Amino acid sequence: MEIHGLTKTFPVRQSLLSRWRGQPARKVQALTDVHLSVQRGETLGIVGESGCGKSTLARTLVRLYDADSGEVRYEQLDVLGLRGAALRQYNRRVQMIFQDPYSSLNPRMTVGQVLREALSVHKMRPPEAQDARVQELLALVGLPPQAAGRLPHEFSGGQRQRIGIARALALEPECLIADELVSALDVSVQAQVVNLLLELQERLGLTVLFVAHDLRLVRHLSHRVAVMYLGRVVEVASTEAMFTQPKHPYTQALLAAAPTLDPSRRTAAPAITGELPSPLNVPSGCAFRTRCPHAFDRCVVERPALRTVSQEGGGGQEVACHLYDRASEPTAGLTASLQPVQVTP
Ligand SMILES: Nc1ncnc2c1ncn2[C@@H]1O[C@H](COP(=O)(O)OP(=O)(O)OP(=O)(O)O)[C@@H](O)[C@H]1O
Repeated sequence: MEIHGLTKTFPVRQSLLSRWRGQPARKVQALTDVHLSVQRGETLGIVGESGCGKSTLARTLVRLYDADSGEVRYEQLDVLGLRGAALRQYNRRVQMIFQDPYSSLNPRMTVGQVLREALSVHKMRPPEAQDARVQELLALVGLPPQAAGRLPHEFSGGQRQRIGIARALALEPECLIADELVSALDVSVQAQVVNLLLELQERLGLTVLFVAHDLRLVRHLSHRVAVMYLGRVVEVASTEAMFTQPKHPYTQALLAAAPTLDPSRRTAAPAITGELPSPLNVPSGCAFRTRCPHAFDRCVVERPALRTVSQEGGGGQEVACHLYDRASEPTAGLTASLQPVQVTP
């Protein structure tokens, strides 16, 4: 999947007074000029603080939201232009799994009925072959055969998440987009569901976009990681590079803020300070400049583009930061603070 210049805004409801005053409608800038590529069979983790646009990106990729502009290519398909049967076919190939599958499971349908319905609607199996496929799917996600006859409320959170995964797999997708898949579960159950996803990804050759704010899970599961800040991708790298040699000051701060019990793994980078700016009022230039310990004058006026700064690991390491642009000429007095901070994983 190739994503180019993806931008998405949400209109903010105006008060009667501001409409009467003729004030222009305001917009939440949820995604700004996002560039990203996902290779077939890889797991790409997407991380960032709450409100940075991770869910909006996931939902826009499966066309739950319409993008304002940009391009998404999946194989040969122009995803944003798909309509009707072509869109339904794409949604079968690229499936989203949500944090709370319970809300999307009909409480009066047994798990077997839920899975058979998925198989029927998309004509994945003839009726006589559906029971066998239901059993295959249950086995695939580690649920017992008897689960087919039970109702969703009879299962724990982790088991429901397995049902949600089974329902997605019923349609034989090529790509799964998992939005905060396990954040509502207990830590011990989180590990089980994440390990299941890892196993399925390897066994079925799935491409996975794993949206999460838990860096440990992302590190465990992903081949590459994209870091988002206020609707922009600020760094993309192999998991190894991201966690051992993070380049963007925001990534460094994000990793520094992640809790660790091991003193040898604590980082030298300053933890992130200050409030996340409102997406209604994104800072000019680099969106991170208001919290960045290295910001200089160019950061105020020019939005840094994502560029490759190192070829190591998979698709190389890309960073959107003027510190890594040779053409930048930072103010002399600040030069001393421009050495990227080394972070010990
Ligand atoms: N349907 C919507 N209508 C209006 N604004 C929205 C809508 N969905 C998201 N937003 C806004 O877009 C921005 C990005 O939100 P999004 O949910 O994508 O972030 P996120 O990184 O997934 O956050 P979280 O981890 O809390 O889910 C936020 O400012 C949010 O308030």
